Amino acid sequence: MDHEFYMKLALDLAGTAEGQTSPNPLVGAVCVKDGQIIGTGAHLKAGTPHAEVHALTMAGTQSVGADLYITLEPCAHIGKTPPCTDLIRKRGICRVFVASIDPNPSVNGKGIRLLQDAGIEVITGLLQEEAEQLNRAFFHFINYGKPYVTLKAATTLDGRLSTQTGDSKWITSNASRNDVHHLRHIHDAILVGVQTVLHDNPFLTTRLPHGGKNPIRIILDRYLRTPKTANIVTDGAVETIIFTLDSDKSRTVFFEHPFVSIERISETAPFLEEVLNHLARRGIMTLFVEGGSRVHSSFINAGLADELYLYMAPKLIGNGSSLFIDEKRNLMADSESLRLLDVRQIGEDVRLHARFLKE
Ligand SMILES: Nc1c(/N=C/[C@H](O)[C@H](O)[C@H](O)COP(=O)(O)O)[nH]c(=O)[nH]c1=O
Repeated sequence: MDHEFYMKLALDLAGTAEGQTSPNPLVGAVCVKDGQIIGTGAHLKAGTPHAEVHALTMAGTQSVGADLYITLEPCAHIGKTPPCTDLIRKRGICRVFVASIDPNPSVNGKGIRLLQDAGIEVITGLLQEEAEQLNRAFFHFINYGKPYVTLKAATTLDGRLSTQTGDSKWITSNASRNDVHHLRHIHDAILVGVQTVLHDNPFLTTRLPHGGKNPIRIILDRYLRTPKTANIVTDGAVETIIFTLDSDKSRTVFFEHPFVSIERISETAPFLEEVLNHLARRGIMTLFVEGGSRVHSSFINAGLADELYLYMAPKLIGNGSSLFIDEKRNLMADSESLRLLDVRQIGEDVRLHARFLKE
């Protein structure tokens, strides 16, 4: 098999842990000797062994003189686990293929240099684009200090999130709504505006046939209107953080449940930026924004939206709330541009996955 085959396998292994490794990246490793795969591994959860450790443990003493394919540059610093560069050297690996360089300042090429200083041949850039796409959220988090933001909207063909009376049950099919729960499962946090809480009284939990991880719930609620009886307050399913302005100190609603906290943000600060900075400090690397339209519009207009999943049902409703609102854009040249990553039919609906193009 050729080198790309083994790196592709390492990338597929890395991807199996999607949503589990925050705030660490997704990493896969494959150890090969004389054309035989003698060890494989993926990093499964922060604080647990790295992919290289799994692969080299499986390889045992056969690792002497073998090749190692890793989707991300091996760590050189002592984090929660010992540096992988030491282990690779000790286990007698003679050649390492690295798909992407780690942007983490404490690594960033250092791991490669340590391997080369130990006389190990290092080939970089094999399937680099695929590896960087796989870890786009991690790279964004390290480079910008903010969670990677993915918007999700369910609309009719004419782009409506609800009818003019606010009805939205249901626009898309069960199959689409189930697909959304997979996206919830792989995200660290989920965010809606208080209007969605008031109107839909959502749970925002992950309800897949096999269960799934509940993302931390984030509510944007400038004037603290979240009812004490709301599902996201009373169900105790997962931690819920309500972001509000610090101006209205008179409104000190106390939510009995220990899982519910209120974070107050200065009225003079850019609200969304402050929310994202707070989440980043919590190690939240991926944020799933489920609307409504004002929330989507504020993320888009602030240049803080990175991707979009749009589920379009084959329905037309005429008037209703639009996915995106902005009175300032008068020309097509003013439009927000995206690049399509994937389009597929799910049940009766179409799901578009796109990335925002930022200048
Ligand atoms: N109205 C529709 C949606 N509506 C989504 C709502 O904004 C809100 O996120 C849900 O009501 C959350 O519900 P839960 O209690 O967590 O299940 N989302 C969809 O994918 N399709 C639709 O038709």
